[in-house]
Amino acid sequence: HAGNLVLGYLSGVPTVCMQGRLHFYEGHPAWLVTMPIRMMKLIGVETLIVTNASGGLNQDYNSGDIMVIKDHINLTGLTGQHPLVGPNDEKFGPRFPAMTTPYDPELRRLAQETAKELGFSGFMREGVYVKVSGPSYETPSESRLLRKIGADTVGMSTAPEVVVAIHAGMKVLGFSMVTNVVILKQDSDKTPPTHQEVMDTANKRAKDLQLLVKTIVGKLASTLKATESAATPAAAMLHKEKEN
Ligand SMILES: O=P(O)(O)O[C@H]1O[C@H](CO)[C@@H](O)[C@H]1O
Ligand code: HPA
Repeated sequence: HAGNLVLGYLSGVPTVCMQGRLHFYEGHPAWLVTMPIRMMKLIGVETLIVTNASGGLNQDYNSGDIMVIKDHINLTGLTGQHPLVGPNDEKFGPRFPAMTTPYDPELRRLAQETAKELGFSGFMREGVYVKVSGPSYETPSESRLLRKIGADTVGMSTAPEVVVAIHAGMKVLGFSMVTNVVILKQDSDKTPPTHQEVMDTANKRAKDLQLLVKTIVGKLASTLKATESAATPAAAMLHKEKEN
């Protein structure tokens, strides 16, 4: 994980990009792992596009597939390592935020439409991500458990950041790249996962995911511009009324 914070423009939109993230398994508490999200909120970020590498629990998935996250299971949050534990800062959001629709349906639709236009349909999926603590990869029995509770991919990040973003009123789009297909059978002769495999697969597919994100941000930029020009006359009118 490079650990860089890059500020610039992506498809003409002011963008903050984290090259790498903090993880609980590195020894950081959940509130610190998600602190960059609040920093982004404070400097005006409205939409969070989050990506991760994951294991494919859904055995129809292939290494290199990109899953649009439609929901998550914040397993570590459910069991006590929740990023919003502690005094609630009302500046960001309410004490008990709803998590009914964490991944924006309109952004998900835009992502699938854009992927289709780019010819990516063959490796696009949509499913549920489960967040575990790590750093060990799962045993086959643990993996079967995660599959049974409804997850399609498993990883050690993302859900805490998304919870904090939703709490702060941000819109979220998430992509989970399947870097290894998870072994569900005991005593399998399949090769166990390694972080090298995870990075190699992620690097092979990185250009496609970058193009997808860049194109989506470009489309969002034109929507924003359309809204701005539509909003300007209304704002000007209001101003005039006040003058009169
Ligand atoms: O979720 P990201 O950080 O993308 O990476 C995934 O890959 C690493 C394990 O190989 C873990 O960090 C896991 O969470
Ligand atoms: N399990 C958990 N996290 C992961 C995996 C996995 O198989 N692959 C990439 N991140």
